[in-house]
Amino acid sequence: MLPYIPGQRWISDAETDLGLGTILTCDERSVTVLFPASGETRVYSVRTAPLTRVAFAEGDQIEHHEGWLMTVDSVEDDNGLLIYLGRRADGSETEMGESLLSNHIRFQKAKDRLLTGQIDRNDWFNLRYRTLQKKDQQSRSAIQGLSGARMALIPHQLYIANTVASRYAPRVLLADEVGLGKTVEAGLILHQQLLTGRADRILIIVPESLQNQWLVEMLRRFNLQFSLYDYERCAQYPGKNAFEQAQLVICSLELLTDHPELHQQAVSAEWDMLVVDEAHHLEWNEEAPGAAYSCVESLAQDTPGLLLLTATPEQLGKSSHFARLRLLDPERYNSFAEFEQEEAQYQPIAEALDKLEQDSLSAGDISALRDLLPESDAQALLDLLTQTESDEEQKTSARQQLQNQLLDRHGTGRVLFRNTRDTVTGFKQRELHTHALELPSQYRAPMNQGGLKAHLSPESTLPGILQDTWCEFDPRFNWLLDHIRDYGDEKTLLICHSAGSAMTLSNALKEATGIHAPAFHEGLSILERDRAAAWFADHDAGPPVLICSEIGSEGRNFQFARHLVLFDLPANPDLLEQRIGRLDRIGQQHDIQIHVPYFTDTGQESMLQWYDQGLNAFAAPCPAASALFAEFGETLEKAIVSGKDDLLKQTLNETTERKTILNAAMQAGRDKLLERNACRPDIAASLVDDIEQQDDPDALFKWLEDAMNVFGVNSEETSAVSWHLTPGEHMLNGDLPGLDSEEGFSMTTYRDVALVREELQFFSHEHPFVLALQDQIINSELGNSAVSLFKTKALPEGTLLLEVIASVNCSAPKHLHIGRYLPPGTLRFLLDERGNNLAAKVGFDGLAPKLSKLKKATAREVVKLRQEQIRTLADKAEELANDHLPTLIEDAQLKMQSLLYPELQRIKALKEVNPSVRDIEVKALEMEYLAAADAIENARITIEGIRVIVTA
Ligand SMILES: Nc1ncnc2c1ncn2[C@@H]1O[C@H](COP(=O)(O)OP(=O)(O)OP(=O)(O)O)[C@@H](O)[C@H]1O
Repeated sequence: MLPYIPGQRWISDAETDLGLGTILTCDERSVTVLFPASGETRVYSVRTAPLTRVAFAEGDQIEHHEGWLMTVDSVEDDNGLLIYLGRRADGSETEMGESLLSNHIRFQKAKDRLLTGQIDRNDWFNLRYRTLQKKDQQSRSAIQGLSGARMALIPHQLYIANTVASRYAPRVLLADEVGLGKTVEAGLILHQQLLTGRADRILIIVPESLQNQWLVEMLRRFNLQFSLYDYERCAQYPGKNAFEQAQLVICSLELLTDHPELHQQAVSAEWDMLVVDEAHHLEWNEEAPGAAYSCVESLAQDTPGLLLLTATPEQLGKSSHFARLRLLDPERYNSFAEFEQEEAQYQPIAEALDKLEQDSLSAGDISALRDLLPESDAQALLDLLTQTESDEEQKTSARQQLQNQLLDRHGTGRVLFRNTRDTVTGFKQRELHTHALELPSQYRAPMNQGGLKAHLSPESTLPGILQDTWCEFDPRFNWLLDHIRDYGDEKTLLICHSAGSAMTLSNALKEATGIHAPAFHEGLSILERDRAAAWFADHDAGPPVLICSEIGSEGRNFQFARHLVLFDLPANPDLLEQRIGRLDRIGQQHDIQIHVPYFTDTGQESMLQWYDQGLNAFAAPCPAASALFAEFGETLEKAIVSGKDDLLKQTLNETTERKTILNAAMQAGRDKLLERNACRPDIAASLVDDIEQQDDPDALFKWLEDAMNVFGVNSEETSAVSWHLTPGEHMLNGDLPGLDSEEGFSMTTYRDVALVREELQFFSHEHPFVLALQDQIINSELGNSAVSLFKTKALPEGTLLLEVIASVNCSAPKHLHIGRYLPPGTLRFLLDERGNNLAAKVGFDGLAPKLSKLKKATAREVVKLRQEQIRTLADKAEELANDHLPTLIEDAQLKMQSLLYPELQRIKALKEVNPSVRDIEVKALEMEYLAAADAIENARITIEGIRVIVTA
C-alpha cells in the first residue's frame, strides 16, 4: 500500500510556514502535496519526504476551515482518511473529515516535547530566542534584499534597485552612463526579487564575451549561483527542455539566435524575470526588426519581469531606442511618431519641477500646475499651497508630493533610469593627449579610394601580405613602443577597430620588445579572453598592455588601467563612449589618460576634431552625441571621404552650434526628468543610512558564533576581522552552504573588508549560510524545551518559573512579504507559580546568564514531578499570547493598509495619466492587497519554546 493517500493532511517539517498540506497524488516514487494557505505545491520523493502526518486525538481542539472550533471525542478511519467526531463550542455534536481542517493550523510542539521529557540544552534555548528576535527584525526591514550584497553603498544604485524591486514584475531599462554600475543594479534587483519570493526563475542574456563576467559578478557580489548555458550544456538534456533544468541561467544572445530550437525551449521555459545586457544591440525598424530583437521580443512577451541594460540607448538610432521601450511595454509604446511628439513636450514638466523648488509660486505658475496635474489629489495639494493658513511644513510637504506626482505621471521616467556623471560624484578627470604623426605612403592609396573605414583604420583595408606587416611602416606602432617605454609600469588598454589589427599589433610588439601583450578579440574563446583579462589585471606579473578589438572589450571592467590608447577612432560617438567607459568606471583611482595617435591632414584628424571640438566627447560624455551623430554623421562621412575642407569646417561649426542648443534643450527637458527620476537624493541617502545601521558586524558574528557552537561548526580567527569556517566532526546538520567539503571557507562580517579582500565571503543577515542556519534553528525543534537552575536568594528554594516564547505566524505565499506588516514578533512571558507575568521586570538578557544547567535525569525528574503545574502555566502563557493576537492582527491590517492602499491609489491615478502603468500591475496590487488581508486575518500564535526554571 502506498504511504500517502490523496486527501490526507500532512505538514512539511522543513517548511512549517507553508501551513497544512493536502496530499494530491502519490505513486511509488513521488508524492505531490498542496499547501493551500501559502498557495505552494511541492513534489517529494516518497522515500525522503520531510512530512509528518497530522492526526488529532481525543481532547484536542481543532478548527474547521470555515473558522469554527470542535473538541475531538473520537476518531474514525475511513479507508485511510480520518474523520473526527466531537462537539462544537455550544455543545452540539458534529463531525469533520480531515480534508475540512483549517489550512492554517499550527502545532504546539514545545509543550509536548517538554512534557514527554525531550529536553534541550539551555544555550540552545537562548539561541532559539535570539534567532527569533533576529528574524523578527529582518522581517520588519524595508530594505530586505538590498543589504546583503558585497558592494559599496552607492546611493544612486540603491535608489534604483529599491524603486524597481518594489514593483510587481518590474519592466525597466537601466541606462546609466557607461561604468556607473548597471550590472550591480540589476544584480541587486534580482537578489531582492529572489529573497522576497517575487521571482524564482531568471534568465540573463548577455553577449558571449560577458558571460563569465556576469557569472562571477552574480556569485561574488550577490551569492547567486547561476548556471552558464552553452550549446554543449544544452546537449546534455536530450529530449528535455534544457532551460527547465535550472532556475537561474546565463546564456549568450548568440546561443539563442544561432539555434532556433534552443530559442524555442527558452521561450517555453516560464521565467519570472528576463535580463538583457548590452541591449543597444537589439536593432529595430518598422519594416524589419533585427534577428536579435525578435529573439528577445518573443521571450519578453512571455516573461513578467524584464530588465534591459544599455549605457548608450540611442546607439542604433532613436527608433531602436523606442523599440526597446516597446519591448518593456508594447501597449504604451505603440507609435514611434507619438513617442517623438511626447518627448518634445517634456520641457514644461521640467520647468514646473523647477518652479516647485522656489519659495513662492505666482498665480500663473499655480494655474500651469493645475493643467499639468488635473487629478483631484494634486488639486488638493495645490489648494494647500495657495491657502494662507497653511504653515511652511505643510507647504514643503505639498511641494514634494507634487514633484513626485509630476515625475511619476509623465514621461518615460517610470521605465527608464539614467544616471550620469553630472549627478554621480567621485569620477576621475579624463585627459586627452593627441599625437600627430605623418601619414605613411602605403596608406595613401587605400585612403584615397576607400570609404570611412579606410580613413579611420587604413591598415585593415590593405591587401594580402601587408595585413600582417603594416607595423613595419606605420608610425603609430613606433609611437606605441615609445609609450610603453615611458609608461611600462602603468597599465595601458589599447583599443582598435578590428580583431585583425589587434592580432597584428600583438605579434609585432612581441617581436620588437619580447612583451607578450595579448590580443583580446571576438575570435578568442571565452576562456581565453577571461585568462587574458586576468593576466592583464595581475599587477606584478601581467603585461603592461592589453590589445583589444572593439567588440572584444565591450562591457569589460578595466578600471585598474590608467592609460587608454585609441589606436584608431570609431565611427560612432556611442562607441567612443563605450571605449572610454572601460577605464572611466566605478573603482578608477586615477585621472584617465586618453591617447590618440593620428595622421595629420587626414580623415583621422577630422574625426578627432569632430569628437573633440564638436562634441567635447573626450572630456566628458556628451548627452546630445547620438542626436548629433544622427544629424551630421552622413555629412561628416562625406566630408572625410571626399577630403573637402570647407564641408568639414562647416560640419564642425554646425555641430558645435547644435550641440550647445541640443544639450541645453535636453538638459531643460528630457534629461532633467530622467535625472530626477534616476535618483532622488533624500531617499537614496536614507537607504544608505538604513543599511549602515543594519550592518552590525560584531553583533552578527556574536550570534553566528553561538549558532556555530551549537551546530558544531569550527571557526578559526584568521585576523581581527576574518574567520575560517570548517565542518566540525559532529555537526548537527551537514546541510550548511559551503561546508560540504573539509576545506570550508573564509569570511568576514565587515563590508569594507569584504570589498578589498576578494578571498573572503561577505557575511550579512542575507548571506545564504546565515539564512540557512536561521531556518534550521527556527523550523526545527532545536532548543524549544529546556530546564534550568536559578540560584537566587530572592525566591524560596524550589520555586518554579516558566519562561515561554511565542511568535505570530501567518501561512502566506512568500511573495506577499507578509512580515513587513505582521513580523513574527517575539512575545516572551515569565510566569511565577501563581501565573503572574514577570517578563517586564525580568528581561531575557538579564536572566539568561544567571541560569545554569541541570543534569538531564534531574531535569526530567523536575518535569515529571511538576507536570500539572507546568501544564497549567504553559496553557496560561498561551492564553496570554492569544490575548495579544487581535491587537497584533489589527495593527498589521492597519500597517498593510497604510502601505498598500496609497500605493494602490497612486498606481490607479498614475494609470489615468501615464499609460506606461500596465493593467497587470494594478490587478496584481489589488490581488496582493486582498491576499495580504486574508493571510493576516488567519494569523496564529505559535509557542516557540518553553523553559522551566527552578530556583535553588
Ligand atoms: N556598489 C559598488 N561597489 C563596488 N564596486 C562596484 C559597485 N558598483 C559597480 N562596481 C564596479 O564598478 C564597475 C562598473 O560597474 P558595472 O559593470 O555594473 O557598470 P555598467 O554600468 O554595467 O558598465 P557598462 O556600461 O560598461 O556595462 C564594475 O567593476 C563593478 O564591479
